[in-house]
Amino acid sequence: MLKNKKLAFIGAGSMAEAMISGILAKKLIQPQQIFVTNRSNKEKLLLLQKQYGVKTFVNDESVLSDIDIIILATKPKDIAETVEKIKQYTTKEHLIISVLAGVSTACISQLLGHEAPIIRTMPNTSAAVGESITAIAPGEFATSAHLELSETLFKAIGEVAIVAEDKLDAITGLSGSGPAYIYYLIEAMEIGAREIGLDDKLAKQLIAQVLIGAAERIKSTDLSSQTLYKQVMSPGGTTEAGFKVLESFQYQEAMVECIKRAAQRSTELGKLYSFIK
Ligand SMILES: NC(=O)C1=CN([C@@H]2O[C@H](COP(=O)(O)OP(=O)(O)OC[C@H]3O[C@@H](n4cnc5c(N)ncnc54)[C@H](O)[C@@H]3O)[C@@H](O)[C@H]2O)C=CC1
Ligand SMILES: O=C(O)[C@@H]1CCC=N1
Repeated sequence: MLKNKKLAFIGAGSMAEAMISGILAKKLIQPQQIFVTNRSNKEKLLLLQKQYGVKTFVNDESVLSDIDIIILATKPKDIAETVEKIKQYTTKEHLIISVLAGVSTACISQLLGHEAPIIRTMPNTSAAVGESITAIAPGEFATSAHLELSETLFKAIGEVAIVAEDKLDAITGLSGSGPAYIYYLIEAMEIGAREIGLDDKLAKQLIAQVLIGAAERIKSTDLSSQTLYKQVMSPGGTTEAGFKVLESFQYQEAMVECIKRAAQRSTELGKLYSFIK
């Protein structure tokens, strides 16, 4: 499906790189089918060129006329400037995929000024190891064929869930930002491990396997997460003693509020950078 397609990434940040490395690792397409541009960090383009063999372009958006799929991967605040620069080189024949938090397909359509199909998505940086979960939602002008093409692309970097666009802010707060919550937890576990006398290398191995095991477990059982943590907890044992400390710091409440605030921020970003009043 993607064999003869050309892809262009507008914005070469962490998300674009995670996607490029994931897509190429799966050998879904060849490096020379991928074009990348960036506004401020030209060294990053050289790095991507060297590391992945992709093609790069700077201040020459005319390259896009020959591209099939354009992936918008700039920050939400840059959406208007980005679309302004590319719109004259795009037509209804292009498939536009956005990974931007908050920004709606209606907003991008309005900025483009034509009826190109747009798919709004929310992947995460685990794309770099083929383990993203990407939610994808079709905009007004996208057909089932566009959705299928996007699904194929994102399946190369992990799992895909097709959703209605109005779910994307919530998904952004949960699984778009989610890896960061887990890395923060990992950092805390590393600090704790150090303080109880474990060396960093061993601690990393132990923590990684705890996370992999727990993730595999929740995927393969119908038991609730509460049942699973209670299975670990012996009365009067170590886990219970540790949990009491977590509860005293309102660990669970903090995470619930974190997810709600992140989702709300996605909605706020959409409003801040939308030109549809
Ligand atoms: N980082 C993450 O974990 C995730 C990010 N996203 C979304 O992906 C998008 C990019 O995020 P990051 O990669 O973290 O940001 P980033 O800041 O690392 O990369 C964005 C890049 O876009 C470039 N840029 C800005 N305007 C441009 C223009 N007009 N033309 C070409 N390049 C331009 C900037 O120079 C920058 O290098 C954001 O909209 C974010 O909401 C989505 C899912 C996860
Ligand atoms: O922090 C952000 O705004 C982006 C969206 C999801 C993950 N990173």
